[in-house]
Amino acid sequence: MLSLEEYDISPVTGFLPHDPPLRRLSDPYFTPWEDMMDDFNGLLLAGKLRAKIHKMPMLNHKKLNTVQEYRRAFLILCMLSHSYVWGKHEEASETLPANLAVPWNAIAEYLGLCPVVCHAAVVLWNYRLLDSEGPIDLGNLTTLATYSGSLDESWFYLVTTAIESAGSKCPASILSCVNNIQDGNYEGLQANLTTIRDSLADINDVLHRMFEKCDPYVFYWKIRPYLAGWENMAEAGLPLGLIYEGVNDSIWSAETDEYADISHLTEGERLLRQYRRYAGGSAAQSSLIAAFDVAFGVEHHPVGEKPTTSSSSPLVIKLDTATTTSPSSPVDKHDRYRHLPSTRPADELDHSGTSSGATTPRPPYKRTNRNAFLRAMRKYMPEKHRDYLEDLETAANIRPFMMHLESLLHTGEISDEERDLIRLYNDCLHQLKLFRDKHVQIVSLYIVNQARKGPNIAHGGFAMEKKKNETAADSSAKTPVVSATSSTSSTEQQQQQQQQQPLNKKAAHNVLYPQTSLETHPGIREGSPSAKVSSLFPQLGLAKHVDPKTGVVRGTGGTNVMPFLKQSRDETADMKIALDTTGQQSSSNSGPQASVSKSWTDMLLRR
Ligand code: HEM
Repeated sequence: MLSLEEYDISPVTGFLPHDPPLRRLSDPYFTPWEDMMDDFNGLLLAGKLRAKIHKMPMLNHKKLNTVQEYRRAFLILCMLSHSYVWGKHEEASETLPANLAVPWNAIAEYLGLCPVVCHAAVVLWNYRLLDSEGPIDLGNLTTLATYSGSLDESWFYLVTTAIESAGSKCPASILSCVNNIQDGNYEGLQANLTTIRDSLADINDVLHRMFEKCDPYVFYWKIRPYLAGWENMAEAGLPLGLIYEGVNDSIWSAETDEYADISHLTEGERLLRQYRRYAGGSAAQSSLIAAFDVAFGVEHHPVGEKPTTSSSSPLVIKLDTATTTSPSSPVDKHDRYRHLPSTRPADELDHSGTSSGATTPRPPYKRTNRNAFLRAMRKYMPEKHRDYLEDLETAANIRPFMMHLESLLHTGEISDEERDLIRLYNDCLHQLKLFRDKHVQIVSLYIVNQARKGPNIAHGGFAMEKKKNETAADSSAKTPVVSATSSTSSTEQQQQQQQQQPLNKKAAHNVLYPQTSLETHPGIREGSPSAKVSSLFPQLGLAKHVDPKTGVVRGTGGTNVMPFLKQSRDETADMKIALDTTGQQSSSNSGPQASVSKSWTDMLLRR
């Protein structure tokens, strides 16, 4: 592997930048952006943000000089662009104007990111130290920017920043582990694993503090909506993603590395080529947590699958994910944890709609991470951090080494020191599993419960103003949409709603933020660019899928996320190595019989 610095990782601050992020772009050329940031929350609240953005000049990103400036500019454009798209009490915009889209796209390219908000922008590059000499911890941190202007949002980011700080020694310790295993340096390895285990314990302490100052209601209804991207967002009126005006107006060929003439393309084809679909910001894009998985060889599989090596031919066991739909169900297409649409909808014309969102060249080694969603998250990590993970995949030797020690354990040739190393490895996995336990609890409280309960006020802060010509019948049809979302989603209530509200274009537009609703609308607004594109290219298959049983297009709000997160947690625990050798195998990868293993130690380890 390269040195830490070459991966843009600091031995002191880890994936956080070595020096705190810039608070402003000092070059007066960028004053229009910084001025927008000064008034950002106020403009959004006053409903003036979009108009003001339309008046902003197109700035040239090449005037940015340092990587720190690029990062600051990226954060500004994440703030402005997501607020522009989602608005406040406004209909989502399907188009991002060129004065945001063009520089954002170029700056993202420079940083090796996608032009969409990501963990790096709001967590790694969005903090300030209150006491510049003090530590990067929750007692000394504040944010540079938030969408909602709330302390809850600051806390949400800062807890995650503090987690990155608590784990800051780990990227270096992981590299040392690899080297110490190569050199047979047990003492060094023991020290590294101890550092990682203790850091993980600190990380868990910080994660637990999320509850202190981030209210789940505020998170779900006021913060999360702005972090959404434009993948699987048909209900928000973005079935094809977002139009990045002025971006990639030409066709680039990988073979010739040249831009081809596009004058032969029709207007519709050119429009289609400007759409991009990107996932939104999520701590699933944290390179730190991903690094633990890679280092310890945690195997992540497609949701609902658990391979076994117990038979001569590899088998895949379907896990009992009671709340998930069967893979053949049309609803499954909207499950972002299983199905990844292509980033460029235009590609679907050539690939007959096959998923290319997570496609990366086949690596020369066996990936431990076969979960498409988790892998796709890597393209939202800064390029050099992604490189660290990719290189670590080839270099990681901790798990193979532990498997070797396990075989010594079985033959009785293991030394006490080696036994301690297995114990430490298990302790690290245990802490990572505890992290995922706590995280599952958080998601259940901050997302699933909130979606079930519904907003305190009917629109949850994301209603669109009632249209003047709306009839009383229309508005009464709206209310059940809200209550069906917010209640315990009783099928009876939904059916009633379906009777009251026939599935026609007169049905109320989605008045809630899309990730919170059970939707009955195809999500293509009359007269919108996507309506035009979908009529020109019916092969894109934008027709809605209605579940014949419930009559709704899909239920989000947590139904898909929990099986994914619980599986990820269980996969972590599955990697522990059973130290009791009385007829035991490794708890890892040993097929179904391992899961019915009955020893007390094994039971403890599994917990
Ligand atoms: C209010 C707090 C949080 C909520 C509501 C939340 C929610 C979620 C959700 C919904 C996912 C599924 C992926 C997605 O749809 O984006 C996810 C995944 C993930 N989150 Fe969080 N998250 C929270 C805090 C954190 C923090 C502080 C971290 C620390 C870095 C974190 C790390 C992860 C990771 C690593 C994943 C990928 C799944 C895995 O590795 O098991 N999350 N989170």
